[in-house]
Amino acid sequence: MMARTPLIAGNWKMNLNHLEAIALVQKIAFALPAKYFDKVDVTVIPPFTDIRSVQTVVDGDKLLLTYGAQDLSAHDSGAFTGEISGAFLAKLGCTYVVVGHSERRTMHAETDEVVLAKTKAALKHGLTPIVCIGEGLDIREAGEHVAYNVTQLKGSLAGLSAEEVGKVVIAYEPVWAIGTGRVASAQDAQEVCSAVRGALAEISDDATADSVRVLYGGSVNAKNVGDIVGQTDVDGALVGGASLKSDEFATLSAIAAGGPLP
Ligand SMILES: O=C(CO)COP(=O)(O)O
Repeated sequence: MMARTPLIAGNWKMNLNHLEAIALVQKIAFALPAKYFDKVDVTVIPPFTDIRSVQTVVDGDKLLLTYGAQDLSAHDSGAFTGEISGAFLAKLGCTYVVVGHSERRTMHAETDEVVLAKTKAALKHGLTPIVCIGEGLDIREAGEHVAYNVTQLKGSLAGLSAEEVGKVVIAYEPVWAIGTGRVASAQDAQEVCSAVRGALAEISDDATADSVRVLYGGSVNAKNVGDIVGQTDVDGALVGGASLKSDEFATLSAIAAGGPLP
């Protein structure tokens, strides 16, 4: 099996203005010295309006953490009021862009087709899409979560070449575990992440599937991250609430790196 560097991504959602963003990035960087970055990739995903400020701190202080955006347009430019092009994000030095987060699938009616178009736009502009999938509680209780996630994955990546599949990150985020404090068990995360890897092999090939990072997200914190990233097919976490606290985010990144604690 290929050694996959774990990725800890902090999705700030609609929290923190650009001044607060600068302060948080500086605190995370202070708590997480360079030695950790051989063993874990750490990224922050602030609101669009913070990205230029985050870029300035990361570049100015030569920080090893990266940053990204929470969404992008499927289009490159034009009459799309309120949308943000992947070209703009690339120009700002973004590494990642979250695509198809359940909050966008639910509140903005993003279908797998829309998520696929955004994934393609991200790849076109040299950004790494973090493609989110995840089932609601009704699907989980009906025992249909594995099939549901595989279908969502295949729909969100339909028609991509193996080379393109090799450039994405997948985040499995069960909707019932987001912001609820109700974390999926490490075994629950492994069950779906392993099915995701199997589905990736079907749509590309074994070597590609083996190289893609599959993250878990949903109420991840410093206490539960060790168990979760200890699973064979879980390669990191997409962290919401706990990513807004510098000490906790640094600690959980250090745990994903295999220690020591900062
Ligand atoms: O949605 C999430 C990250 O994208 C998870 O959020 P929480 O960690 O706050 O549950």
